[in-house]
Amino acid sequence: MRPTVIFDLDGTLVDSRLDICDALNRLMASRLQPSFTLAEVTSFIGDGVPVLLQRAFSARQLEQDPAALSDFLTEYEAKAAERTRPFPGIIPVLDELRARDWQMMVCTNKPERAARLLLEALGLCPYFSALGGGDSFPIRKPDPRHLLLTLAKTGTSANHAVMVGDHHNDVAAGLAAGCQTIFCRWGYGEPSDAPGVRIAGAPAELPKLLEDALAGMVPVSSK
Ligand SMILES: O=C(O)COP(=O)(O)O
Ligand SMILES: [Mg+2]
Repeated sequence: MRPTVIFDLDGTLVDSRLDICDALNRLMASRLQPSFTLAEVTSFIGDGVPVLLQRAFSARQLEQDPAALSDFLTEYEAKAAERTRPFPGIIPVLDELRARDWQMMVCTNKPERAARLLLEALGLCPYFSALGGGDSFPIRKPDPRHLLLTLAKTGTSANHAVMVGDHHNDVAAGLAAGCQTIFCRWGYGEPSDAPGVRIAGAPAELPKLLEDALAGMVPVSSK
């Protein structure tokens, strides 16, 4: 079985903060509410759009109206790749992993349609053999089944997979799923000190860390 890496999307592969911030502020403006700063919006990201909106509305001491989720997604999907770009150094890493025959997947708490639109707009789709979005299944990260169900799309088992993400939800899901797990320091999350987690300071460190993680797995031939 090919070694597999499951990437988180926001804060790991792409810096998406500006477009999320802009979409949220357009939604807030439509509700006659003042804008949030980029730092505030960044602190709302990580648990999917429904939770982002809960955090935003409760920060304004407002009840969330029933149209908020679909209005946000309309705003976001229209301009998801306006200012969002892969983090510097990510594309060379994806090219190197592809050349080394790693299978690559994305497991994100961003809703699947928005994630797919973004990956398409940035030309990233061809790298990935599966995508599990925040609304693809009844559960999402930190629930490990989000990773397991994404892996299952290609019949891959967790003991051939490494989870790479920037948020404690990624680390929790990776460890609970039985995957080798790498935390990325360039993203939006708080640093992880969970035992057994490898830490990447920059994308260029990923190929070596992934090879180390692979060496830490039970040999593929004996599984
Ligand atoms: O949509 C979010 O809140 C976070 O998305 P991510 O899982 O790709 O980081
Ligand atoms: Mg993330």
